[in-house]
Amino acid sequence: MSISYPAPAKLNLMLRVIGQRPDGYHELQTVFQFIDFADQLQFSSRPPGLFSRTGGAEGVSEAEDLTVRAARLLMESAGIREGVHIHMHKVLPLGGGIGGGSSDAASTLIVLNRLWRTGYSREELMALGKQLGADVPIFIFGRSAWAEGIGEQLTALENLPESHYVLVHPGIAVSTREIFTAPELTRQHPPSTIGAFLGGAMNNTLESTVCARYPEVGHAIHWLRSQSLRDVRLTGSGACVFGVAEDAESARNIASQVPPSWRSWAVKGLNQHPLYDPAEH
Ligand SMILES: C[C@@](CO)(OP(=O)(O)O)[C@H](O)COP(=O)(O)OP(=O)(O)OC[C@H]1O[C@@H](n2ccc(N)nc2=O)[C@H](O)[C@@H]1O
Ligand SMILES: Nc1ncnc2c1ncn2[C@@H]1O[C@H](COP(=O)(O)OP(=O)(O)O)[C@@H](O)[C@H]1O
Repeated sequence: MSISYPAPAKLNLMLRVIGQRPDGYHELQTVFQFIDFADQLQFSSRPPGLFSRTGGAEGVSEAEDLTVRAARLLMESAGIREGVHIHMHKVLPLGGGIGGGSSDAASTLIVLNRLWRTGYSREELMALGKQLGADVPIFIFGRSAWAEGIGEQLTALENLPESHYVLVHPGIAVSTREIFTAPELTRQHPPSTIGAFLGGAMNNTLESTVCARYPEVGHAIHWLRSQSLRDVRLTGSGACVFGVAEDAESARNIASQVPPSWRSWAVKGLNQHPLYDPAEH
């Protein structure tokens, strides 16, 4: 039986679009926190150059799977001869704004860097991960963080409350690309600060565009607000929304009552990624 390694989801506790770069990518300010809701990955050795995957997400082929792409990228960039089979127990919904694909890629890089003794530092691994997606570096960084740039300039936030959340997936997938290319999206919000976030400025400026294009997301936000939850908002570019519950029991109760076409989970915030090792640099 090989070891299972977690690839946890993230929430964006706030998100603000403050500009757009010449290459089209948007400059953001966001706060990332991990949650105790995770895909599980197992790795077994294969002859050099052989990469395979079982158990992945529906509709994602082996070749395009971010785990397989991450493993290939690590092998090619390190100039080593390795192969690997990845078995994935996929539970995180696709296109949910909780970073499942990015987290799978990050856990693959972290674990194979150890198993293959590639010797990359955390920063080198983050730079490699960025080639696979804007959200990959935070999972390698491994701690709750304030993020700027396209989400890769990270400042650790040590003491965020590890709240109990109700997370709802309203049964539809939102394309990140579609939201960022929407003509009506406001792209020039004035920059905010860590202090303003800690003082309660927690909104997500993608929310109005997402709700206008995907009314079901707005319905989920209204439904969560009608329960005894605080700070209900969208994570990332959606489609998932979440709110803060009083305690674990209240989160479980509310999560068990969502309308049948939605999926829901009672989850808890984590300020440290389960694969984070402070001894690694
Ligand atoms: C919005 C965020 C916030 O955490 O999360 P998700 O909703 O995806 O989870 C991320 O920045 C998403 O990161 P990620 O999902 O890795 O995005 P990518 O694959 O790099 O980009 C998908 C597409 O979104 C657009 N994009 C993405 C990030 C960004 N800062 N500006 C952009 O304009 C680009 O059009 C790009 O082609
Ligand atoms: N292992 C993977 N898990 C999820 N999605 C993946 C994976 N590999 C590639 N993808 C692609 O990445 C897209 C974004 O996935 P995901 O990270 O789950 O969403 P989001 O960025 O909205 O949180 C998916 O729609 C899928 O096409």
